[in-house]
Formats: sequence, structure tokens, C-alpha cells
Amino acid sequence: MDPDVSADGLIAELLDMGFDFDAISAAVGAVGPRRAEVLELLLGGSAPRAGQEGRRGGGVPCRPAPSAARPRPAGKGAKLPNPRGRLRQSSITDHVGSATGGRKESGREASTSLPCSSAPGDPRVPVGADFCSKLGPQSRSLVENSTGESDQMDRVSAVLQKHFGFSCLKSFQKEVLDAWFAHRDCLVLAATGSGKSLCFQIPALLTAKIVVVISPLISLMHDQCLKLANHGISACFLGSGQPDSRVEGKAMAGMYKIVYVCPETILRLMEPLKKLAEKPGIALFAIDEVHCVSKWGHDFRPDYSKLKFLKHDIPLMALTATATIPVREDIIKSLKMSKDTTIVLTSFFRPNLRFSVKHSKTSVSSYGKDFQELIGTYNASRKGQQIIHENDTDSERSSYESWNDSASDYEDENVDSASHGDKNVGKTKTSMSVVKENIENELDLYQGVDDFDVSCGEFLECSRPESSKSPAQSNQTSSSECGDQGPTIVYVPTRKETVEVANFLCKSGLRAAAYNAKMPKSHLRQVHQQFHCNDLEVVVATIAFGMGIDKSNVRRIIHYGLPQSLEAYYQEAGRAGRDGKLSDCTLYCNFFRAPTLLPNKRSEEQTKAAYRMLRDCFHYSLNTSTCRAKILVKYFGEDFGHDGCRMCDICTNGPPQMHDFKEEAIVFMNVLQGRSGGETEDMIYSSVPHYSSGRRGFGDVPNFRMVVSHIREKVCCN
Ligand SMILES: Nc1ncnc2c1ncn2[C@@H]1O[C@H](COP(=O)(O)OP(=O)(O)OP(=O)(O)O)[C@@H](O)[C@H]1O
Ligand SMILES: [Mg+2]
Repeated sequence: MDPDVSADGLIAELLDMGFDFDAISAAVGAVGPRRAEVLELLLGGSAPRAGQEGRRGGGVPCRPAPSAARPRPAGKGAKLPNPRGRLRQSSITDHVGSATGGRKESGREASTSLPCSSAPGDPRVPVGADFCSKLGPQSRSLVENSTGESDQMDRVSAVLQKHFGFSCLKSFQKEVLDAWFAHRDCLVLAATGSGKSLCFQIPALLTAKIVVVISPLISLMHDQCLKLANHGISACFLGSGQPDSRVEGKAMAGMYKIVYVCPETILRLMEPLKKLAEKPGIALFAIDEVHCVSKWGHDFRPDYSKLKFLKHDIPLMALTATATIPVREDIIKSLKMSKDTTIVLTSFFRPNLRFSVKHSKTSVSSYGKDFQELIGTYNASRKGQQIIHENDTDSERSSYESWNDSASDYEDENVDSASHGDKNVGKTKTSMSVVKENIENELDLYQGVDDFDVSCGEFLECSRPESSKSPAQSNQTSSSECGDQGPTIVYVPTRKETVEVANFLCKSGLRAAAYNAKMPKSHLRQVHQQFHCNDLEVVVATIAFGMGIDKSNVRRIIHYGLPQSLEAYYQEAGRAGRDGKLSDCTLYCNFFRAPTLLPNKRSEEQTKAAYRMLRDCFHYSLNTSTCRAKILVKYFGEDFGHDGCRMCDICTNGPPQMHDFKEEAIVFMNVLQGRSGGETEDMIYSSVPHYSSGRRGFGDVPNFRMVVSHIREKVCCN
């Protein structure tokens, strides 16, 4: 039972949540200022009407009516409904078709020409910048009052300040909320770290209804629920295979303001959702990381495509930071979003991310050189703490030695031969399809929702799970292990390398941990927790540690090996610098290492798309003349203008020094045409070390410099 609170305080709080004043006073009159019981009355529909105080349970069921923000099917000028009005939300059966036979409402599909409600404008304006503080007074009032719905915005400001401590919405957030107020579907395309979550969290605070969020990963739902609880907002998540009927039952009875559900689970919950839509009502279906809907996206999740049955007299809000134009079109089509869907598009540019590409073997032999700077950075930053941590480091080290033992299991999978493209090619007799399977087994192509070993979690307002500091807390680095440096995430292509690199870093004195989908879930949870609490300096991960992670002070993202797509790259790079401070995103790549994305179990079309994505990664990495940020945002269909970011390796170093290879080229052409005085291509290659073995597979090509220097010798001799 809740401790007694002042009746006024409770009434104010419940009014804030959107309950009807009469219903609240009646309920408080009936059971006293006891929060849980009053809530139960209000949500259970048994709150006595005014004048019926004291007759608990005996009154006419009284559904709480929202005091504001009941979305109306009207344009921007829509007025708020009468706060006392009893607007009946149509039953979910009216708009949620059967999971199998979800029919499309005629004419509801959006045009795929993607009108843009918000021009990106100058891409160098920081994405999602706090507009109120950046614009002059005139523009400011435009942002706040352009709809004439100052009362709506007043309420938004109040909850924003009260629950999140922010003084102002970002302009794109306001547009998204306007769409919700107008009861429209909305596709939100906004940069990583821009604050998309707030767009679906705020509606939960403006009405007595519930917001249902479909999210791809348990770990992500867990993080968000924890944060919401710390902001005084009740939330829970329902995952697949975790039928905790208690939490699920409470969620479906409307006890949590925000209910996170994985796409698999929502299918199972259709019936309870119908009831929830009737009482207390569903304010919004939000689909986070919605690029997972599209098989052209980088992280296709088949279960996302089943969400098309979510029809929307309940508005649908679909959000992502990484959708190319074809993926956006696919999202709208796949989800059958309505014709008047509002598309809120911001610049994808992240002005504080400094991109660079380095060439490296990306193998054990290059760890020392490549990670030297990282190791030096952390060791220098905590010199004074060295003695304190020596023991801890030892224990960390020994734990990683044991991981390394288990990692030797991977040795049998022959993945080295394909993914490193060097050692074992000749030795492996395995057929290609088996190798592919093993590689896919080794890669975290996409992760299931069940990535965490927590049962359906409930997070009550202000509750703090004992064993964990909140992510919000953890964003303050004062007493952190990583000092001022902020943590680093190193992304590697295979699970095996997560352990190898983490092991190497631990042995070099860093507090590092490996993270991949095949590790015990308890370990993954611990890594998450330590990462959020700044107890780890480096997390070495596959793509399993990426989407949506919101930690403000990540200072470095290192990709140690080519990613599978630029979307995945930008999504992962987007974990850096979410506090707006300068952060580095470095890609180390070895062009002689075979790509790790070897398609399996995909259609021919998807295979082609996968190779196209890889090709774009190659272009990005091989590029020597165009600003990195420019290439990245262009990939998402954005015109960056003429200037570069002025920070990336290309912008700062300029294109590489030009060399005149004319003579070498002539010799080379002669060789190819068999006009080199009898010297054939084979003769040139045969004298190049490592190439005389006769094997010419990918990864066995001779070192280009060696060939050039050999040709040079020939040029000099002739
Ligand atoms: N109006 C605002 N003012 C200041 N900070 C904000 C505002 N809205 C959101 N933020 C902060 O921005 C950070 C990033 O938010 P969020 O996790 O929602 O990003 P996102 O857009 O979902 O990113 P991703 O695509 O990577 O998931 C959060 O820590 C949040 O507190
Ligand atoms: Mg997000």
C-alpha cells in the first residue's frame, strides 16, 4: 500500500496524469489519499462519481476522461476536447485486424512520395538542436505557438519540465507531438541521439491512456523503463517467452503509463490489447527502430513486418535514425500507414562526431599498434587510481582468460578461414555452404528480442532496482572509472574477436568486457550495467550492442573491421557523443579481409541488396576526397551542401599526396598486353613473395606495394 500523501498533492498528480477532476475527487473521497487505491479505482472503472463518495464500488463505472490532449482527427488548429468530455475511443477491433487476415483499409496507405513536413534546412545546424535556445524571440514563439494550441504546449512544457527536467522541446519533437495531437500517423526520421523517445513518452503523460511501444530488444526496453522509472513514470516491458502474467496482467489493465512490447509478444496480446483500448484507452502505438520492418534495412526483423495489422484509429508513430529513402518507402507500405501520415525529417548530420578511416590488418598482430593510443589514453587518465585498481584489473583479466578458453570453441568453426581470408583457406575442405552457415553462426546478424535474462520487468515511478544505478545517474562521470575520458565501444565483426580484443585490452590494463549474443545473458546484463555505471572503459561488441543505447558520454566508437552496411555503421557510431561533446568514430579496415556478410537463407534479391550495402561500405572506406560526414548523410538522401564537416580525416588532412606512377602503369599495361619482352603477368607475380604458391583466392592477392616495387625494379633495370 502506498504511504498516505496529502490529498491535494495526490489530486494534483493525478490531474497531471490526465484524470478527470471529479473522478479523482470522488475516488479520493472514497478511499482517502492512498495513491494505489485511488489509481485502482480510477483505472478499474469503479471510481464513484462525484456525489457518490463513500460508496466504493457501488457507483456507476466511471472511466477517466483525459483532461487534455485527446487526439482528434483534425488539423493543426484542432482544439482540445472538453476535459470533462467522455470521448469514446473506438474499439481496437475497429482498427486492429486479425493477425492473419489484417486487411488494409482502403485509401489509408500513404503516398510513397514522402512529402517532408520539415525541411532539414542547413544540415550544419545540429540535429535536434534545442531550438528555443538557438532561435531569436520571434522564432521561439513560432516554435511554441504556431498551432495556436498554447494550452497543449503549456501542458507539454509542464510535463517536460517536471518529468524530464528539460525546458524546451526540440523543434522536431514539437512537430511529432502536433501530429499526435491531430491524431495522425507519423514517421519520424531523426538522427541518433536526437531525442526520439521523448516523442512517444510525452503522450503517455498528457492523457490517461496508455502508450504501447514496440521495441526490438529486451535490453533496450529495460534501459528505457529504468530511465522512465527514474523520471517518475511507470513503465514495464513484456518480452517473448517470459509469461509473467502478473506484470502482463497489470499492463493490460492499464497500470503502467508506458508498455514496451517486443513484436512477437504483441501478436499474442491482441485480445487483452482490445480491452486495453477500450479502458483506459491506448493513446498511441509507437514502433521504435522501425527500419527493422524493412527487408532492405540493415537490421531486418521478420516479426516487425507482422505489425501491419496495427491499424490506427489509434495513431501510429514509427521512429528510426537510419532509414534510406527506399527503406522509408518500405516502412510506410509495410505498416500500411495512412495517406495523411506526417513525415518528420531532420538532418541526419551529427556535428560533434569526428569520422576517420584507418587501414589495418585488423588481426591479433595489429592490436598492439592500433589500440596503443586507446590504452595510453585510459592509463594516463587514471594514473592516480592505478594502485586501487590493480587487483580489480587482475580479476577482470582472469575472467577474460577463462572466456578465451571458451572462445577456442570457435576455432572449430573454420570461421577464421573465411573471415580473415588468410590462414586456413587451403586447409579447409568444408563446402562453401557449410562455411557460410558457420559464419552466420559466428556473426550476430541480428539479435532476437530475448537478449537479456530479465523476466517481464515492471518499473514503478521512482523505483530503483537495488543493484543498479540508473542510466541517468551513470551519465554523470564524476566518480567513474573512465574518468573524463568517457567509455569506448569497439565493434568487431565476429563473436570470437569480441573475446580476443577484450582479452587484449584487459591484459593491457584496461577495464574492458566482451559482448556478443552467444554469451550468457547474465553476463550481458552485467556488462550493460557496468557500462551505464561507468565501471567499464571499453565494451568490445558485435552488432548485438548497439541500437538505441543511450549513454551520454561515450567518447569513442571504434569499428575494428568493416561493418555490414553504412546504416549499421551510422547507427553504431551514433552511440557516441550523445551529450553533444566532440567524439571520435574511427573505422579500421583491411580490404584484403573477405567481407563477413556472406548471405545465407536470403532471397537472391536480398543477397544483392546485402552486397550493395557492402559495396557502399567499401566506397566510404576507400574514399580519399569527400568529407566522411557528407558521404554518410548523403547515403540517407540528404544534401549536405558544399562544405564538409571540417573535422573528419579527409577534411583535416586533405586528399592523400599524389604520386606519379606513370612509368609503373606503362610497364603494368605492357605486362597485361603480353608486350613486356616475354615477361608475363605470372613472371612478375611469381617473384613476389607469398604469391608463388599458386593460390589466388580473395585475401591472397599480393601486396600491391610489393608488386609496384617489383615493377619499379623492372623499370629501373630496363
Ligand atoms: N527536448 C530535449 N532537451 C534536451 N535533451 C533532450 C530532449 N529530448 C531528448 N533529450 C535527450 O536526448 C538523449 C537521446 O535521446 P533518445 O535516446 O530518445 O535518442 P534517439 O533519438 O532515440 O536516439 P537513437 O536513434 O540512437 O535511439 C536522451 O538522453 C534525452 O534525455
Ligand atoms: Mg531511440
